[in-house]
Amino acid sequence: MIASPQAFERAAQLRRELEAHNYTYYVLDAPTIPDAEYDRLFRELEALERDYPELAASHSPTQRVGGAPMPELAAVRHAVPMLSIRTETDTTTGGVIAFDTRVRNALELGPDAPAVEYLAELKFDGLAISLRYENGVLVRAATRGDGENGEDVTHNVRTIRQIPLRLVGAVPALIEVRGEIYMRRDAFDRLNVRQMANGEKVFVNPRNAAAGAVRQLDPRIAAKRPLSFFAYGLGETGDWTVPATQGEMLEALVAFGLPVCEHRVVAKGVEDLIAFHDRIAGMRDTLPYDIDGVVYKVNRFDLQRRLGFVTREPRWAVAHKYPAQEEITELLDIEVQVGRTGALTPVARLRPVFVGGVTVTNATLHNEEEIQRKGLLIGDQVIVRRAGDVIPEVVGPVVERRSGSERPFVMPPRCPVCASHVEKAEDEAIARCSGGLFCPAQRKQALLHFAGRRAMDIEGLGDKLVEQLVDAGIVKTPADVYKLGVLALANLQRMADKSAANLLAAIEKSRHTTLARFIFALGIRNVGEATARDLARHFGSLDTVMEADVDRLLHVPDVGPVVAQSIAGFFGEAHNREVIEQLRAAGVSWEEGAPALVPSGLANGKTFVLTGTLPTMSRDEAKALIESHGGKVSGSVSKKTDFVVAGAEAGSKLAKAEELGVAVLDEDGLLRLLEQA
Ligand SMILES: NC(=O)c1ccc[n+]([C@@H]2O[C@H](COP(=O)([O-])OP(=O)(O)OC[C@H]3O[C@@H](n4cnc5c(N)ncnc54)[C@H](O)[C@@H]3O)[C@@H](O)[C@H]2O)c1
Ligand SMILES: [Zn+2]
Repeated sequence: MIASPQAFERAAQLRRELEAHNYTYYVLDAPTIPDAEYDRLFRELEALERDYPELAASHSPTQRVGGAPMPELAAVRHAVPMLSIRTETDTTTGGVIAFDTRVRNALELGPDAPAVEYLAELKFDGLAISLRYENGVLVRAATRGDGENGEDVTHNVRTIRQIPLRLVGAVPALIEVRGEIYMRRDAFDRLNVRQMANGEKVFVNPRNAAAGAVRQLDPRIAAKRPLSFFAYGLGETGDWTVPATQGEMLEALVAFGLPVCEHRVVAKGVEDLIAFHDRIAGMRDTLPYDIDGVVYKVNRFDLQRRLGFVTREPRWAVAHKYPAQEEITELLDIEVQVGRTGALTPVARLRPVFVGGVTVTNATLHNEEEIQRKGLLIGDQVIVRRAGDVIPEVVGPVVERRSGSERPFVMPPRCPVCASHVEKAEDEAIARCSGGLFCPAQRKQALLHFAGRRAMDIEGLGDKLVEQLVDAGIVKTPADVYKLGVLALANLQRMADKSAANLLAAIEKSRHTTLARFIFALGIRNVGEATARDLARHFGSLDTVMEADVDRLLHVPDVGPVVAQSIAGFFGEAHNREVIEQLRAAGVSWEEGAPALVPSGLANGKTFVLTGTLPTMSRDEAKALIESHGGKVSGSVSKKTDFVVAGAEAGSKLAKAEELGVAVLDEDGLLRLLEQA
């Protein structure tokens, strides 16, 4: 076939693109597209070059391994080149059969010849390294580079604890051990958390984090990135008598004190290989590190030598890959979900994509900052990663693929479920719906809280029942609880007559409560039992609490600006007031009192003198308490003293106070003044 101008054009374009990706991947350790996408482009170019041999070029990325070495690192020439491994594009059993057939044909084995023996290993997703040991001592570590010329990274590799600086046992005079440096997933997660906290670059995946660490110029930085290592091959071996097979060679490396992965088997023929592939597929998610497939190698070295190499790959090995753990797809939209506790979580809606063995259609984005940090826009092409058992993650956008029609995400000012105001504390990443009890998304959680022992104390209104009542649409607001009748309960499953009667009695009993319990039951954010009690005591009646603005709320002991804002915000919502009215109309009642006798702030600016021993508080505690209410504590009584607080064995100060007519309080009086009693 004669190549058309279009085929020439396409091949040239693919080469340009692949070169650019090789650079970001191999040199910068910061790829902008997932491997699966790169592999598709690579295969497209391979197919073009196969169909039109006149398109093939020795400078094509299909003919070479890896990328150019970094000029900042010293170059190392590999006497035995470091190659790639052919990936079977047919990832089903067909690929394995094709490989075995190629091997048998090349070795001229007839149909009756016994099965070829292979060593099946894992294909670790890290970066290849060559470790040179002279007389058992590590003298040099080099990256693969372009296969012929690597980079000297000895300074960094020495910081990897798993790599022995000295081999043990009957060590050869010279041996180059080849293997993979990788980063465990847990180490990767910890590293990214740290990077984020320090405002530094977050890594796309463990492979790039590992490659970046190994190719650092500064070994102190490399040392902070926890790396691991598995040996799987050999380079130069000098006069060492190399064992006869890959399997025995790995045993020898183990004896030298090198880490070799335990998941490896001798496999006889296709069936054994497939069994290995399937078994590893089943445990891939639970491995502590990423693998992108398994590797099959002809076990006998003499047969390997007979099979030899093609340009960039040995003929005696093949990689059988698993579904990619990173894929590219479109970020269709970012929606906001409201959780049971009111937390608003942005969720990525994705064009369905098969990644890590499952189809992913959405992924949590956690919070607004996370979206900004990743630089995501709605409409972006994004990289989605799902590795191990973990939930899928949107890693980041493919910026080069933007069309200009992408738009930023904005957190809605109102809850998408109930339209209440959205609140976000300054030091918190999470935005929340302020609707509490009245937000349908929070209904179940809120009802459970409402019925809780320390709130309205409705015995029997537990988890399962709330679930059923809300799901059946019988209870929407807490006021509906008071409309429940035998009939509605009888319709629910698993509700015996007796327990229905008990529940109704408990509901009836809860109608009479206290103001503090009622306020607590409302589930106002930041208002716990103690604050509810303070509010009840301070204001005396619900209406006064509801009318209080932030300034007045700040007068309540222990109520700070955040809490005051929550309370005012809550009662500011019309629907909240409405349900409170419904509850009152349903007969929920409590005794109301006048506001606390001594208005808050009475201690403010006043001068106190402490004398004698107080029954429960130490001097320091009393002082701190007074000061926290704006009062001053002075050492001696004068005309300027407002209060003397006297305990047991008070002496001259008490006498002086009486003489000057200064008010004298005991501990109880002080607490009442400060509204702590
Ligand atoms: N995303 C991008 O922009 C981009 C760019 C370039 C390359 N890539 C990716 O890089 C890969 C191509 O690189 P490659 O040519 O090195 O091929 P490869 O990484 O797929 O396979 C060869 C490598 O496998 C490793 N390996 C792991 N376990 C092994 C074992 N048990 N025995 C022997 N080797 C083992 C070795 O390091 C070896 O160098 C592809 O996955 C490609 O998608 C991605
Ligand atoms: Zn809401």
